[in-house]
Amino acid sequence: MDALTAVPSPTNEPVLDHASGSSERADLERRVAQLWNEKHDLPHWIGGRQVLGGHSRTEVTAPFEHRHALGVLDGATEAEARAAVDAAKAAAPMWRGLTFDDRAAIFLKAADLLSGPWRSTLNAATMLGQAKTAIQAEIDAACELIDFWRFNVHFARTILGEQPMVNAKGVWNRSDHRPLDGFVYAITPFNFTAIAGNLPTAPALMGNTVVWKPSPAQALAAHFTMALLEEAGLPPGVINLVHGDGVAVSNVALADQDLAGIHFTGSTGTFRKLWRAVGENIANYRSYPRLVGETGGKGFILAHPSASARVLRTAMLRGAFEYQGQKCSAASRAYVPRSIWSGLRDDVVASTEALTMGPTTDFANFMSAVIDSRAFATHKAAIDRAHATASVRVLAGGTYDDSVGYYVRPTLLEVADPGDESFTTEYFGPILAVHVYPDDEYDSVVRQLESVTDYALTGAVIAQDRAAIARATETLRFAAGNFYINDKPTGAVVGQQPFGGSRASGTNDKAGAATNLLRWTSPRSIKETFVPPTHHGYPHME
Ligand SMILES: NC(=O)c1ccc[n+]([C@@H]2O[C@H](COP(=O)([O-])OP(=O)(O)OC[C@H]3O[C@@H](n4cnc5c(N)ncnc54)[C@H](O)[C@@H]3O)[C@@H](O)[C@H]2O)c1
Ligand SMILES: N[C@@H](CCC=O)C(=O)O
Repeated sequence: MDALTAVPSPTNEPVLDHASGSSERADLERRVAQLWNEKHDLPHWIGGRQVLGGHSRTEVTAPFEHRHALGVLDGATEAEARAAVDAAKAAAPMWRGLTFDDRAAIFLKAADLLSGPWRSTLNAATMLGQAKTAIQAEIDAACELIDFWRFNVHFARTILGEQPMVNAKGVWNRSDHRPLDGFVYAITPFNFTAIAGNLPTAPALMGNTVVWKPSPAQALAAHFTMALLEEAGLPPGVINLVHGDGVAVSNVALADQDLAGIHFTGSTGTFRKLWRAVGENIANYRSYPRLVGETGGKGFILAHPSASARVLRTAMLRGAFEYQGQKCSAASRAYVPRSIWSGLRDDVVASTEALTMGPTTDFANFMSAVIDSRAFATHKAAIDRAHATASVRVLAGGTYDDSVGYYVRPTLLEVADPGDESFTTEYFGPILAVHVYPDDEYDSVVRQLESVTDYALTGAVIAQDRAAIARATETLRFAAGNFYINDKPTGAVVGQQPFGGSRASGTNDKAGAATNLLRWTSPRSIKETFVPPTHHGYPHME
């Protein structure tokens, strides 16, 4: 158990703008050029050793130039998965035996390393491996991950300080915030280096050891995240990274009796598969595994006739097309009153067509390629369907080209039927469906959009009329875990807008908040009686 020291008060890491001529721009350009010309081996990290199994070597390529290899990863077999699980179990007594301060210091140091000497490396790896522009990499790989590490320490200390309010006379009650009784399996998505870094480290901060399976498409930045954590002093075996598609790792990890939790972010389909596998094996675990999963979304923008057209336009363009629409929070459906759309449509169409798209090595681009051939095929099919559907008009974009990179032009659809698949299906790409409604039907539009899709992650209302804002806020209470008023539905900041949704969008444990960290503890209540009774009878018996 830990002494109660104070931890540094967290503040959000300032976003560097990488303007031309700035020193951070020079650093980043240099690091981008270096990583572009290197080809890294991306080994597993098991028990502190970098392991190259050599079973199925897969090239990690730049999405905007898919013939250019940035690294080679080694897909884990069940042998590596077994070794990772065993290493996590072996390291557990040492790790939970450290004081909280010792664990916290490692992640605070990691945050400072990332804020300083490691910033350009993680940003550059994210720009090249995941095709993020400089600003999108900076808010993710640098700022959000630094914030996760600093704010988690603050929230964890608060949790550990939580003790029973009442001690009866002669009694001392204590809460021992134990880690879980087993290992945690962290499975992370391609789209955020910060999420990939947070999912294994949040349970580790609370004293758990972890098997981490990153997305193959995020493997380059994941590799440097492990190297950074090692430099920060993370002991061997606390986080064991295994690469690959995850099937072999799940075969081992989900079948192990000591699986104590899954920390997942990714698609709804994958999370449901994992949950099902845990359910089928439930009688074989020593404890009930904690299942935390943040999953898919179908973010909305709802405009009221009182909305500012300029605010709406910016929310649509940034919300839908930044990072190629590959944020779970992205705006992928918009509801716009006819009176506003008639004056705004040409501007939105022209602005969409003007968005610059190309390699992230060219800092002038607003967006780049989608992540891989599977994503490209999904968007191609959605665009082809839109072209072929009478009730859908393709207003902007609607083209794609994968000859060099997986490029999909930002696409704006005007859709007559608000129940169309473009309002219900997560494409996870740069496709925004717009439904134009008669101004006097605002309230029925709000009711329809509330439950048209299974997802409930993000949403925004754009309006000046306070009563309209209030009605949307109330009616859409369960339609979004992150709800924005007069802003885009993306860009949640740790410590400011804890992030997560419900329904098919996840367990809503809110990454980077105390609610998430609580899932990685299993409190023990200790009652100590100073002068215990020595007679078993009661006064009424005498
Ligand atoms: N709600 C949120 O906070 C949030 C944040 C980011 C992304 N997302 C969602 O993530 C999705 C995009 O990410 P993605 O394409 O990487 O998702 P995905 O579900 O395809 O993959 C997520 C991770 O699961 C792994 N995986 C797949 N099958 C597995 C198995 N059987 N065993 C172990 N691991 C397995 C993948 O390799 C990857 O590491 C979108 O649906 C997006 O909305 C949600
Ligand atoms: N937290 C990010 C979304 C993460 C999902 O991809 C945002 O708010 O835009």
